[in-house]
Amino acid sequence: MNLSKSINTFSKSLGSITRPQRFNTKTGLHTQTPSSSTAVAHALKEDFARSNKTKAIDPSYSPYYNTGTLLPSTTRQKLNVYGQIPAVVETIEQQARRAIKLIRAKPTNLEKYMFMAQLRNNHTRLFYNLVNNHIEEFAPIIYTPTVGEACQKYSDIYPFLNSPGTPDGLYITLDDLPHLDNIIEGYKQRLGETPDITVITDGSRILGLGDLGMNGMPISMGKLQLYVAGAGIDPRRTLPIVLDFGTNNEHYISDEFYMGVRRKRPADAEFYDAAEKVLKSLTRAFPHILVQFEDFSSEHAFGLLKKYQDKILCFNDDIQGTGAVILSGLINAFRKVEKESNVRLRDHRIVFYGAGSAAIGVARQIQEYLQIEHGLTEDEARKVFYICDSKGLVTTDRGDRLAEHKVYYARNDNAGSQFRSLEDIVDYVKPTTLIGLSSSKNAFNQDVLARMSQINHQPIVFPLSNPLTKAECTFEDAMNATENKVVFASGTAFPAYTIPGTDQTRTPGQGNNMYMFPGLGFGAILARPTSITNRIILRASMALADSLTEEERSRGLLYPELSRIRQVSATVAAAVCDQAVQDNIATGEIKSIHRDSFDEYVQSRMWSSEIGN
Ligand SMILES: NC(=O)C1=CN([C@@H]2O[C@H](COP(=O)(O)OP(=O)(O)OC[C@H]3O[C@@H](n4cnc5c(N)ncnc54)[C@H](OP(=O)(O)O)[C@@H]3O)[C@@H](O)[C@H]2O)C=CC1
Ligand SMILES: CC(=O)C(=O)O
Ligand SMILES: [Mg+2]
Repeated sequence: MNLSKSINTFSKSLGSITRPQRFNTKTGLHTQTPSSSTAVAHALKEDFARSNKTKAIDPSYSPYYNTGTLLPSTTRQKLNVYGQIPAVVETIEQQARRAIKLIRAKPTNLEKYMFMAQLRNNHTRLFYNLVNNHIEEFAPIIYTPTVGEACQKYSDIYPFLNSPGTPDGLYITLDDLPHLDNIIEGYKQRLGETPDITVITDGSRILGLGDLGMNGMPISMGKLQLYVAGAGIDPRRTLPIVLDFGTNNEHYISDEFYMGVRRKRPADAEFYDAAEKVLKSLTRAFPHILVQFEDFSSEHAFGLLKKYQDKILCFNDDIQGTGAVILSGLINAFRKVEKESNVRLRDHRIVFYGAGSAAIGVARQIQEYLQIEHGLTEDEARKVFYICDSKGLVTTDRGDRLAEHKVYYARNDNAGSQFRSLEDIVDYVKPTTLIGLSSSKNAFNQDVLARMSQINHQPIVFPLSNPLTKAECTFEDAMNATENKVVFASGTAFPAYTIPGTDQTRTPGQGNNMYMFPGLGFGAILARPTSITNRIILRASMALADSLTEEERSRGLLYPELSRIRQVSATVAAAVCDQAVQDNIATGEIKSIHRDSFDEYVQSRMWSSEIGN
């Protein structure tokens, strides 16, 4: 089929269209007036005109354009697919109802994940229609916890997920380094789009599951799917990348089905040199691309951020995204306990169980908030934190050589005493707040939780490790051990809990960076600041905290309802734009928009799964 000829003929035959659109503040979705056959045909014309620009996509094979039984008869003829699809013409609502019925009948979450992955590759618009309209049901499938299992088994399930029509993203090995420009150019040609954003992992610390090597790819894919669902980034402009540089996971190296490179991970010098080559090629091909570093082992997470944060448009999700999202939940938790239990902000003592990229990122973010927004001195703010790693409380005189990122928070006021167990640390510190970022299941046992409850009228407990199998405690355990007084958020969502013998139900918070990175990233794409500064991230965090409605606040929620994610991401993105403009570092289109219209502008730039976008 002569693609550009057929597109041109088709475009000409349909003339121009207008497409009434409305932003639904409840679901955060753009909705359209019901699609008649003509409206669908007209909207498809827009899509084809768009694909004409790229010349790379045959619409009859594209999962964006060939929407199967949605196609009106005239379009089927124009696409040369008439007679190859059942005669019925359906609406997307019908297709969605059928898909939901099939998905709900799947016996395991992994099977649901596989179904969704296939759907995304075959009918991308239906996939995002489902995810957006049922985000509470599907986020745990395409993201944590199920994505963790999908990563662990990625090499086993890979052949049954992907379709030749849709590239997954890029798998880059060390051997590919001399040919990177060609590889990236090949992808660009194939995709026919310029990516706005890439999520890059090397699979070395996937959630709390450790080194999964190339099998970490679904994390990059899942994060980008949430960028689309959560913030309306065009899925065709997203680029998942896994740096398949090797793995130290012996299980995979000896697994006959493992699809990654079977070698040990390179030493630091080779790693940084390879990462540099990848980033150079990427930014040469796509000068404005936003880079999100994801799930690198902590040394490399800090190393890459330090090296690139002022050089390219980038951020590290585990350090900065997590820092911002957890600060936001804590701002709401601190407000709650101040109001209900008279605990002043400067009187908080925070124990971190875990001292990796996430814990240090969160501590830094809270510290910045205390200093900038509440006038604490650096020393006063730093003293709020007690950091624990696998050897106990991190102190200056513990006798071991501390990793660079732990040194700043090492305590020197322990008078020579060392504290190994969490029980001892809680007794010593008497914390108001306990944060788990250690990937240690059940580390917050009944004893620890009960002590928190004795010390505090309202203990703040955030077991944030992912996936569920790594959470430091469950919501139910925390409620039971604290006489239901706990102020709680977890990394992976726990179900609501009904207090026995009552009709009172409490909904736990989900302190997961999924509330932050979509809005932060989208704002950065629109504002294109010269770098993503600490001020931008702090502003994004406070915008998320303030996005709670009065009704959500009255129910004791720390984070907004997930069903409002698009609305919330728009608020966060607008705050990012505003800060970048205020600080005079915005270089993107936002500069030409009036400040009062940032919110509206952000919403108008969101992609929706409706045909024509
Ligand atoms: N909710 C969210 O949005 C996010 C959650 N996370 C989750 O946080 C967890 C940690 O991530 P990250 O910081 O990047 O990982 P790292 O591997 O960088 O850090 C893990 C830390 O936990 C410590 N640790 C391990 N075992 C124990 C133990 N038994 N007792 C005390 N400390 C222990 C390690 O100690 P040592 O230094 O001695 O090895 C290390 O400091 C993961 O489960 C991840 O999924 C991460 C990002 C976002
Ligand atoms: C949520 C996330 O980024 C993590 O667990 O690593
Ligand atoms: Mg992560």
